[in-house]
Amino acid sequence: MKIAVLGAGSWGTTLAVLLAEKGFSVDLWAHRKEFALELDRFRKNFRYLPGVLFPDTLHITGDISSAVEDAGMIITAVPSQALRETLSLLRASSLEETIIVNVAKGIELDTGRRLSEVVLDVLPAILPEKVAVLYGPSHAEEVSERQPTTVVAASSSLETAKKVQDVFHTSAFRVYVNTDIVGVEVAGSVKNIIAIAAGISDGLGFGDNAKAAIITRGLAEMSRLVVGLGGDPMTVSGLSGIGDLVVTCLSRHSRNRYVGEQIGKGRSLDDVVTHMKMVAEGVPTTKAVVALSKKLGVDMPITVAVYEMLFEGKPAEKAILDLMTREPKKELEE
Ligand SMILES: NC(=O)C1=CN([C@@H]2O[C@H](COP(=O)(O)OP(=O)(O)OC[C@H]3O[C@@H](n4cnc5c(N)ncnc54)[C@H](O)[C@@H]3O)[C@@H](O)[C@H]2O)C=CC1
Ligand SMILES: O=C(CO)COP(=O)(O)O
Repeated sequence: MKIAVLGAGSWGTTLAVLLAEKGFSVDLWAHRKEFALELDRFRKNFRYLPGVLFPDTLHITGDISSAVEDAGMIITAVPSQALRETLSLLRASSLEETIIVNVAKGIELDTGRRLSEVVLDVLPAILPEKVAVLYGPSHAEEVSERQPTTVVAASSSLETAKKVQDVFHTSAFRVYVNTDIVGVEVAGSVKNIIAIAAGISDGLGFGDNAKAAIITRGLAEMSRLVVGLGGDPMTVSGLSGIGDLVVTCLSRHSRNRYVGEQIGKGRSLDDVVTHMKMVAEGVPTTKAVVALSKKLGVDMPITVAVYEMLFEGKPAEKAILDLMTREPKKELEE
């Protein structure tokens, strides 16, 4: 089977190499033509994944139509806010039999939609059962070194989720399946916001107690949003929930934790983001989730605090004090 990977950042490149090394014929599409030429010339992604050589079965292209032509599976690995624009370059009618697997994490800012909903919006000829996501604790830097990693393939169709599992599974990249695509997507998106909060705590010089509090109470607000959007609360105890939350809040590789750390040290969001070459999805997702939670009446105090620090200039010390001095609560909700 031919597979198209759309997006040649660190994650798209890592997955394209993994699949090509498994023997699939893979087309990796980069949205800038000059970048596609550079990748093909050096057979390496110097910008996003310098240590990894491309196998011969990996083809690089700057032409999205040729990338998806005859592909049995399309992996979308562009930043969440560029997904709609990227998919709109495709002709929906030729993709009815294709499985689309989104690996970007986030919620669309303008619509509040999950990314699998964006896929169905832009490509109405595709059935919901043909859409999947692949989420979980998986930093590209470690996956590309074949370090043990576990992820979850989620689709409303178990058959589709199992196909994605078959395609990606290796002895170092273990793929589980889940049919709760709502829960997996919401959990995998909210974890980036909580990771910014964890980074802020690091930047302020707080220790392990504060980090554990952010992870645990972050999980509580993640669960409330999952339930509010119709997902299964059990999903948050899985790889896309607690799994990805732990890795992103603790990892030195995490871009979201890094953004938070810099904010905690007193830098402005603009300054941090303009000096980063990689995407931090928690930033737009914070805006999208605050709007969603207000609409649904879901209480998400850490997320709101991150919003106030990122977009309203609230000093981090004041935000933490406000969180700590909220009215006392029961730990578990009815
Ligand atoms: N890097 C990682 O370890 C992981 C990343 N992800 C997710 O994968 C998605 C992609 O992330 P990375 O590969 O890390 O990004 P990256 O920051 O390494 O690279 C971003 C890529 O998106 C491209 N891009 C930027 N604007 C674009 C546009 N308007 N249209 C098309 N492409 C555009 C850039 O050229 C670049 O190739 C994100 O949603 C991220 O959360 C998920 C799991 C692991
Ligand atoms: O989703 C990820 C790991 O599972 C990547 O997280 P960062 O974008 O914060 O690096």
